This record gives sequence, C-alpha cells and structure tokens, in this order.
Amino acid sequence: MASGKLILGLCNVLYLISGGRWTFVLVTIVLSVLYNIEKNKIPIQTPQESSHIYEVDFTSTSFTSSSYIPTSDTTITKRSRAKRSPKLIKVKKPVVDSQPQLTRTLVDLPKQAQIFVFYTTLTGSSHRVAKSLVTKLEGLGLSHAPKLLSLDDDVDDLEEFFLKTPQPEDSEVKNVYLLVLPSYETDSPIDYFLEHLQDTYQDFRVDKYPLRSLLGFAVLGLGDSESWNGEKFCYQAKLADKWMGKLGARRLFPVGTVCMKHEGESKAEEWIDNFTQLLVDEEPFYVDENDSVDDSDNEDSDEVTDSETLVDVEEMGNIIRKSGVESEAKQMVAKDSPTFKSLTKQGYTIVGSHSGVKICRWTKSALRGRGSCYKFAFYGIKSHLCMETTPSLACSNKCVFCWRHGTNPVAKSNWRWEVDPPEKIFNGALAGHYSKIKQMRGIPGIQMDRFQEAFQVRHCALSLVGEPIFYPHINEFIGMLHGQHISSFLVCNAQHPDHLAKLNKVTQLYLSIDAPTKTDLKKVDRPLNSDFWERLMSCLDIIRTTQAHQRTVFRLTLVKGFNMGDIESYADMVERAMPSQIEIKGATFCGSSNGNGNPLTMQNIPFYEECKQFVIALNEELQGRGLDYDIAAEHAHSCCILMAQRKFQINGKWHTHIDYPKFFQLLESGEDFVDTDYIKETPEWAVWGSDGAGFNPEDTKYDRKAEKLKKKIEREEKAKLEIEV
Ligand SMILES: Cc1cc2nc3c(=O)[nH]c(=O)nc-3n(C[C@H](O)[C@H](O)[C@H](O)COP(=O)(O)O)c2cc1C
Ligand code: SF4
Repeated sequence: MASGKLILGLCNVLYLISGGRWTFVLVTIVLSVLYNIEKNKIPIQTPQESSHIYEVDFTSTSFTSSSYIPTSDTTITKRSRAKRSPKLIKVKKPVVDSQPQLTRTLVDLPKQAQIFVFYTTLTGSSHRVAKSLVTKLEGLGLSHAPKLLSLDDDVDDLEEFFLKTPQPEDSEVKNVYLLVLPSYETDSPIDYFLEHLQDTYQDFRVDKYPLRSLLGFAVLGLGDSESWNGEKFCYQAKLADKWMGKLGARRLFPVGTVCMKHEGESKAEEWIDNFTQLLVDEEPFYVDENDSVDDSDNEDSDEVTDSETLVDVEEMGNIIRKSGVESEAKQMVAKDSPTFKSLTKQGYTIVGSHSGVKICRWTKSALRGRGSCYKFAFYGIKSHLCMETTPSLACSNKCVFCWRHGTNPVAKSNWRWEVDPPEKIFNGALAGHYSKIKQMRGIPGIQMDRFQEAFQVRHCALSLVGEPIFYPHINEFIGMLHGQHISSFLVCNAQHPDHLAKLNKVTQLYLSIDAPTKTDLKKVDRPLNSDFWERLMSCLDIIRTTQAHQRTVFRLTLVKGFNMGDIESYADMVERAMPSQIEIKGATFCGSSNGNGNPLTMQNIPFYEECKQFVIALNEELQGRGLDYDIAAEHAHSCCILMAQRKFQINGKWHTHIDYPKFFQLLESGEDFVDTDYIKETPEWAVWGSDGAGFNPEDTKYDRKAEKLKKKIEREEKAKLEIEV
C-alpha cells in the first residue's frame, strides 16, 4: 500500500517537472523499477558496490562492447545552466582489456606522398621559408613535385583542402600537408584559417575526422619570442597543429617554433632539414591507421550534441555579450597591425578599430572644378560633398579586382571582433574626412567656394572597401547620417541575406552582381562561404520582396575573361530581383598581379566600347523578355552606363536623379514611400547617347582631361569601326 502511494506521488511529480513530454516513458520505467524493488528483483546499489554503467569512448570509431569493462569511476554532473538541460554523464577513457589490433602500413614516402606546402604571410618571411622548404623537397627527387599554396590567394575555398582534401589520381598516392604559419596577436587572415579548422571540428553535420585521409601533416611556426614570449610565442602555429590533429590528421613531425628575431631563418632551415631527412630515412615509416585522432587535451570533451543544448545564434550573441567574452575579442585593424600600416599608407584614415574613410580622387577633382564622378551624372551627387567610408573593413569575399589580398580582414558571416559604437564611427569618419579636405587647401586650383562647401558632407558612399552591412549597428549608423541630412548609398556584396533583410531605409541600395553563374562567381569573388550562390539568390529574393520599397541598384563590374559572357544568366537575375536600376561599370586596373594576389592584368580591363556592347545586348535580352528596362545614362570617363526601369522615364525624359530634400521629407514623415517618390530629371548631357557622354559642360572648361577623353572616345570609335570591318 505504502509503495503504491509512493509510486503515484512520484508519477505526479514527474508529470509536473517534465511538462508531460516524457511522462509515458518515465512512468513506465519508474513503475517497473519500483515494482521490481518490491519484488526484490533488483538490489539497490550502495556506492561501494560496482556500477552497471559502462565506460564508453564516444570518439572511438572501432567500438566493440566486449573490449570494455565496467568501472566504478563514473560521476554524474548536473549542468549549471538554468532551464531544462540534459544530465551529463562523465566517463573516463575506456580501459581496453586487450591490446588494440593496429594495422601498420609501410609507406614509401618519396614515392607515395603528394606534398602541399601551405603558407600565409603578412610581411613575407613565411613565404620565404615556405619557398625554401619547397626547394629542399624538390631536391629529394620525390615522385610527385611539391605544391606551394598561399592560404589567402591560392586557396579559394578552405573546405576543398581542409574538409574534403584533393583526390590524387593514383590511389596509392596520399596527401601530406605542411603548414608554414606566422603568429599575429592582432587580427590577421590566420585567425580566419584557424576558425575554419575549429568550426569544422565542431560542425556536427560533417565527418568529425575529415583529415584522416591525409598521409600526414606538420606545422612550422614563425614568431618573435622576445616580444611575444611564453604562451603567445608562435601560438597560432601551435593552434593549427592542435586542430589538424583533432581533425584526424597524423602528425609526422613535432610543430616547429622559430623566433625570426633571434634565430632567424637558420633555425627554420634546421627544422626543414630534420623534417626532410625523415622523408628519405632508410628506417621504415609506419602509419598507424587507428591512431589518428588527437585527443591530447580534453577541453572539448564536454561536447554535448543533444539538440536541447543547441543555442540559437542570436541568443548565443546575447550570452557572449552578457558574459563579457566580447571584450576579449581582437580588434579588426589594431594600430600596430600590418593591415593598419598598409591601409594608412594608401591614404585611408582608420576610424576606431574596424572602420575607414578615404578621400576619393573625384572629390579632389571636384574641388578643383574638374568634374565629378559618374554619380553626379546619374544621380546628382557632387563629389566634393561626398564622403566615402565603411564601418566594416572586413569582407567575406576575396574579389579578383580588389587590391587588398593578403592583408584584408576576412570572416564568413559572424562578426568576431570588438565592436565600436556607431557614434564613434560617425564622428570619427567625419573628422577624418574633414581633416583630409583641410590638407588640400594648398593644392593649386582648389576653388574657394567648393572648398568651403566641402565642410558640410551631403552624401555618404558606404562602399569603400569591406562589407558595410556586416557592421552589427549599421542601421543606427545610417540613422545618424540621415539625422544630419546626409544621403546614404550602401553597397553590399550579396552574401549576407539576414543582414540585408533587416536593413532600414537607405537612399539607394546596391547589390554587387559580380558574375552571372555559380562557377564564374566563384572565380571572380572567391567567396569564403561555400553556399555563396544560395546566399546571392536569397539576396535577390529579398530585393524583390522585403526590400522592394527601396531604390535598388544592381552593380555589375565587368572583367574581361571573367564575367562578360552569358547575358542570359544576368537577365535571369534581373528578372528574379527586378532592381530599380542597373549600373554597369568596366573594372579599373588596381595594380599588378605580383605579390598582392590580384590576378588581373590590363588585358582584363574592358574598353568603353566593349562595355557599351555588353549593355546593349543585356538591354535587348531584358526587353525581349518583356521586362520594362532601357538604357538611361552614361559616363564614358568612368566607363559606366546606367540602365533603369522605364517607370523612371516621365514624358519621354529620364528621371534617374534624386530629389534629396524630398527623400528626407518623406523619411521624416514616417510614411511608406518607394523609389519613384523622390526622383528628378536627368540632365541632357548625361543621357545615354548625348554628345557629352556624361561629362558636365560646366566642368569641361576647367578640365584638361576632357580633351584626353574626347581623344579616347575617338580612338575607341575608330577601333570599333576596325572590329566591324
Ligand atoms: C603586429 C604583430 C603582432 C605579432 N604577434 C605575434 C604573436 O602573437 N606571437 C608571435 O610569436 N609573434 C608575433 N609577431 C611576430 C611575427 O609572427 C613574426 O614577425 C613573423 O616572422 C611574421 O611572419 P610573416 O612575415 O610571414 O608575416 C607579431 C608581429 C607583428 C608585426
Ligand atoms: S560616390 Fe564614390 S567615387 Fe563618387 S565622389 Fe563619392 S566616393 Fe567618390
């Protein structure tokens, strides 16, 4: 009787605490246990007696129940998180009652190894050491020549090497990875690489030990033990070594740590000599097929993959903020970092730790009365009133036409740096911009009235470098611009649909469309996200739906040999998103391919005539599909042409210019409004096919370059005729 009441009471308690979810199962278990106790079928164990819970190695891939013995050393730990969370049963590593049967494989390394030497560098020493390693390996007469690859420039998708691994044609051949890595306390591309290894390890969707297929790996770290001694010395090489091991790769050689300040390259050579000796050593080299998983430290052994413990990403952000971990994040561009030096050398003013501002050449040109950029012709923006800035110097692409390879901070989709408040960026950007304007007062030809006007910025081009939409407080920042009646042109790379969907009203919203197909986009943008195409497609849909109220623009940057074919696929994208306008611009040449990872040469820069032909073909394709677009304006000097929906043509006149006061009036009214609610007529000289080809006649008289431009157009007309003949 007493036990019957006890059973009922327990059932009630269980029902209440479980919310009914597991009631059926639990009640059944409790009932049967209590029943069996009553019947004395199961003895209740005292702590001294041995437990029937078995030790289980959750990481083992060769689990056989017979090889495990019971243990009494099992502890049950309650998790401290509030809410319902599963109990964690901590167990010791398995005690195996017999020696494991290891498969030992004799490997002829010189014949069977395909060696990849990966490196990343900011100031060049890792590249030098990696080259020297390759030279040494080449001298060994290996059957397969070693391959030298920069993780930043040659490896577009880390997953291809550090998740899938390349498949050699000969099945006897296996890959060996050698990594030459410097360490940087400041943010650098190595962080991104390490993050990838760690993410892969923690990604429950992929094989936990994907690098098991490698024959082996070794890491050589370069650092500076004088300034970064102790744990910080070569810490990123050590981390790479750790994560490679955890991903299942076999360590062929201990991680090398070389102080480049004191020991220099001779110590690196010593490591290289020792390592290469191993490859040609007469001693047989054994690979233990079963001994591939590095669980040398147990900091990750508390992994719980139960879905109840998974935390929503946003919630995670809150947890991190609350726990203060965010303050431990690195600065994106710290003052002592090579990226900071590189950017400031090129005229950027770094604002806070992740934003930048720069005076563009058109602002200088306009101050001297020598003409504004194409945005004056298309939208009425005076270049001397325009500030070019970005609140995020980091990006999730490595576009071929970007000059910053090697030093640019990168991240896939999560912001992993310290965050500056929007006021700091806003005030800092204006201060930086005005300071640069002031410095121009002595330049011959500066017009006094324009110089004075320039201290009242009216437009902000959020497009400098990096990805502005990535900044977590982008909406607040835009609000500050609008508060001062500064219009906002925001360019995003179509890789962050979540951020795009949440974006507030801007004056003009751009989506970079860098290629028409998945394969081409991969070649041109070299995106970090493997689902880059799906991201782009989502962005197109957002432009058509959630952000349809915005004045939207597709920006196409044409690069010969990369993205100038397949007009139909471009038209598919236009049809999917139906942007208000389409800007087509020939790429500009920004440096040689030497050193900065930019593979473009002058051969890839299209002539204006080629851009025109592209636009005419696209226009025909769109109109052929019944889409209401036409060619509206041009700016030959910038090699730029504007297409627009025909709703911007009123009484036969194009209205691609923006009525800025009207925009702010509508914004402040709080009412809903759309792209055509704040338009103005396009001036005659900017309209497609006009004599000026987008050059303001008022500026022409000051502009020596107008003559050059005229000649350029004449030359191209001549070239066109020759092509046609
Ligand atoms: C801003 C900065 C931060 C650095 N941080 C570290 C560090 O945390 N640990 C370390 O061992 N070396 C550090 N170093 C030293 C570099 O790792 C070392 O100079 C290395 O040789 C650079 O390689 P690289 O020329 O291939 O970029 C740092 C150097 C700089 C300039
Ligand atoms: S829109 Fe761009 S190119 Fe034109 S003035 Fe502004 S920053 Fe310079």
